[in-house]
Amino acid sequence: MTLHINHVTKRFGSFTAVDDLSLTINDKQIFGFLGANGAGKTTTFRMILGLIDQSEGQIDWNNQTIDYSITDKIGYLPEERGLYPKMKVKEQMIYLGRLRGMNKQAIIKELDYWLDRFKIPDYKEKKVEELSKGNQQKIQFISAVINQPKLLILDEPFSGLDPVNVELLKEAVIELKEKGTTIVFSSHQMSTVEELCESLCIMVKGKPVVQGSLKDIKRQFGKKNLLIHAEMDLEFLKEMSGVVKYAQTAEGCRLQINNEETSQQILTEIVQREGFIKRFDLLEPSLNDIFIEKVGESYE
Ligand SMILES: Nc1ncnc2c1ncn2[C@@H]1O[C@H](COP(=O)(O)OP(=O)(O)OP(=O)(O)O)[C@@H](O)[C@H]1O
Repeated sequence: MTLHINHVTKRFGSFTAVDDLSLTINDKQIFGFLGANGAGKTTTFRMILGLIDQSEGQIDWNNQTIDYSITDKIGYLPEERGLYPKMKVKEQMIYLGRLRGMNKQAIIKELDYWLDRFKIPDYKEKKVEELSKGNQQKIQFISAVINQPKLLILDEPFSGLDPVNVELLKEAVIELKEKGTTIVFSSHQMSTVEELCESLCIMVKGKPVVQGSLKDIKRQFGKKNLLIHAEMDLEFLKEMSGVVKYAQTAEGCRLQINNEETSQQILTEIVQREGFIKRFDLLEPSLNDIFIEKVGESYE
């Protein structure tokens, strides 16, 4: 059940929100959709779901266009959350589940399971407006997965959640993937994307500027990070060739370097200066580094 996005463009009048986007999202994986504000993520989700039409190109899932005939296999957490504040959680879920062709018994079974998982079993009979923002978000998430979707689209699912709830939601997403759901989600939290996604795409002004597996993206980026804690003044590293960025942090001196050879040169230099090294870690670039460089370029 692969999701194919093939040369898709979306124009609103003369403005191009998504510009010739092509992506293949494989079965049973978690795919991260990243980009600055206004990059075109939500617009792409709406096109995938058939909520708006693309101006050009084609989108299909399992070789068919997504339309009302397969809503029972799709889950969607929209960016603009939309629960009925006056309705009780249980009534709301029955209503939304019925719209997806589920029977009442199956809805309640799923609801009980998820309320337990999210540690809010007592909220079934509460009105949505009585819940905190984070708990409302959990209910909204449950409404997206109540029908055990095969394809789940989550628009910024972690925004506004505290760290404990972020963990609960992450575990839920991993569990759904393990049970066979393909998950596409957008987020501005790079560390979460890094933890969850096998593959991702970074959008800039409607165009994908980076895409592929996280491993390949990091390898292709080339630059590495170096964390050094040494009993000596390391300021001289700022001027060394191959050092792209230099910062003093609580952990030590954090550098971005061009390649691994630079780390050898730095090590030799410190030893020659008779510095006492407590820590010398060569690290993969973080997704945050990659995002800042790729998206930052577009602001220049
Ligand atoms: N219905 C619309 N009419 C006109 N312009 C629109 C419409 N929907 C979106 N846009 C524009 O398209 C661009 C992409 O918007 P979109 O919501 O897809 O971005 P996004 O990547 O989801 O951003 P964010 O991270 O802020 O949620 C924006 O410039 C937005 O103003």
